[in-house]
Amino acid sequence: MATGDLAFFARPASSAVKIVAPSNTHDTLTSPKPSPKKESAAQRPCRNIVIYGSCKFQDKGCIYYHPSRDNPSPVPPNESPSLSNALPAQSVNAPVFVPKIPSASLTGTVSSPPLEFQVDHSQSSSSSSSGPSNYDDAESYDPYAYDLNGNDDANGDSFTGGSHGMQLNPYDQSGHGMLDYETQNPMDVFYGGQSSFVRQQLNYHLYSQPLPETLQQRFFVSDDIREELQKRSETIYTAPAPGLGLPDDLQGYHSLMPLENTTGERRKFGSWISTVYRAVSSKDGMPYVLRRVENFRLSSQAAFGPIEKWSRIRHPNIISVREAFTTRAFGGDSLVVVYDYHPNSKTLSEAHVKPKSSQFQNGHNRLATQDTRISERTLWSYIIQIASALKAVHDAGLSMRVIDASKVLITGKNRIRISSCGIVDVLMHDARQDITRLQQEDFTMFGRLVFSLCCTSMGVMNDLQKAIANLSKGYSSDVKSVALFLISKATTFKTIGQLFDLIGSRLLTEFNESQNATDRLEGELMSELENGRLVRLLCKFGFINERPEFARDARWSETGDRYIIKLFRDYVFHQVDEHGRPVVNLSHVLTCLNKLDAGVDERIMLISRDEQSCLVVSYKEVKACVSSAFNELGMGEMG
Ligand SMILES: Nc1ncnc2c1ncn2[C@@H]1O[C@H](COP(=O)(O)OP(=O)(O)OP(=O)(O)O)[C@@H](O)[C@H]1O
Repeated sequence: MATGDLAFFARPASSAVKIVAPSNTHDTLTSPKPSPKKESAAQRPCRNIVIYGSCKFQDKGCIYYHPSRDNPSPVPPNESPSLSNALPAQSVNAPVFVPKIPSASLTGTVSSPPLEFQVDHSQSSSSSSSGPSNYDDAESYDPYAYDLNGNDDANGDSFTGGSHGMQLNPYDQSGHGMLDYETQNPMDVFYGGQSSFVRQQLNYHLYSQPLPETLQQRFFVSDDIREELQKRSETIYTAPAPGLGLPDDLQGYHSLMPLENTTGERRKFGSWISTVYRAVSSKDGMPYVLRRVENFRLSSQAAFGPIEKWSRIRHPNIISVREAFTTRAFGGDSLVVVYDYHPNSKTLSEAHVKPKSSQFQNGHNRLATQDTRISERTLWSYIIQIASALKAVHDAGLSMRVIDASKVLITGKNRIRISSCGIVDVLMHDARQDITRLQQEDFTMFGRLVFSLCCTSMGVMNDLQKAIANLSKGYSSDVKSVALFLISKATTFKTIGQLFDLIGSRLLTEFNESQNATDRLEGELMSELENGRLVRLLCKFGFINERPEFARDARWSETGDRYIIKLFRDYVFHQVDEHGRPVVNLSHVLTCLNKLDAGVDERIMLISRDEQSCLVVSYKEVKACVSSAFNELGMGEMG
């Protein structure tokens, strides 16, 4: 055993264990009392306690280790080190358990808590997040209580690293207290390429306090958002049904799947028959929407001119146009225009205008019709979004040409996008119409759409007086003014600016709502950010734990630093309660992993599987063990 390397001392199995704080006068650690009954796992006391890492206190009755570079021999007087009771057999001989703790943490002062505790399995095996409760009392970690001047803080947080006023990084594995990007480990991809950047101590890495269980869902994105995103992802990867007879490859797009019914009555796009497919691009692997117009023969290549203009428009309320081509892959001549794909979107017509399917209510055979009426707030949001899209298009010298409930898609919560842009420009290229007149028609189509949405009927414009009466019943006079402005046959040309004058203060409400939505989403994103870190930690555990062999050593994963990792894994995942039932407590797992990731000084007691040995170890030390073992694997891979 190399002197100075070893961090463990254990009393012989028979000796009573006592751990006392220096200033404390009463011994509180009980010797294991002979019990006539067979003790349960949770009651049986450990025979050996090994303190791993640094402690300031010294007492004859203690088993301790005080690593110091000045005094490399950790052997206390009259104490014979023995690992045999604490560690697996192989580790006795091997120079193992070398704590690869950053030198900063070795030399920095650690204010140890009064080490006064009873070896009490019922406490350590409870679902409490941080080992023996006495520790909790004495050393409750306060992430905000650190000293910016680098002095030792009240919590004994050695991150501040002594008196240099230099902030140490909890992620530092290099020993000099700063992030060492040269020796970064291969999982820490986020730290790459910033070698000149010195990060200050990041106490906010300790984002997880021991939380009440009710808060545990804050670690995850909220249920409704997760459900929606998962559904979208599932939709993207649904495979097309076999036997549709669609082309295998269509000018670099494959896996075609129709997004609408292709049998029975064919859907029309104006006077053309069109079908919408989802397909995957061979270039970037992303899904796109292909709108195919059947029996269309291109008269001249110039008809694709507008498509180029459309493909330059990027607007949050317009479905982006990517490209257009003609093909004979479906049999006859077809025009195909490619758009961005927004999974699980619905047309306004599907969401608000078409009659909803009737439902049975409360198990009775009573039919109930769903109320499809749009709230005024939602209606204003739709009006503003369409107006905004219209402005971008008119400003680009184009006209929308189709503003219809069946061509405006709801792609997210209250979020609409206009689809099928540019296609009419290609289809009607030969007609050569005046753009100003076409832009005026956009206003009229927009007005009709507002009436259809207010009255939840497509044919509402057949009787304008009735439509106006219906609209007035359900909506404010401001909505009526906007709708009438849009459909009016003005003697002078209408402009999009006039429309925005009418919309006025509603814009501010929409703007505020949109910022609130961004804030909410950022909040959700924050919780996932934490999970990413935990996944990286779990991956490291996966690489290390139970590895059958490494460097021709079949016991690699069970010995040395890895033994601590194994016991830590047991501490996190395999605890049982006083009745021997598994503790399945996500809060405990998340808290432990977050503390490990932050590398806090808080100590926990790890108990060997035979329950004969305890190891007192800090999260910081476990973190060093994980990094060292993982780096070893990384080196092995390179070698
Ligand atoms: N860019 C897109 N991303 C995702 N889905 C889309 C996209 N464009 C269209 N869809 C979906 O394809 C389906 C068919 O679209 P289409 O525009 O033909 O609507 P429709 O209701 O069938 O209209 P029509 O009555 O004019 O045929 C709709 O359910 C629509 O949600």
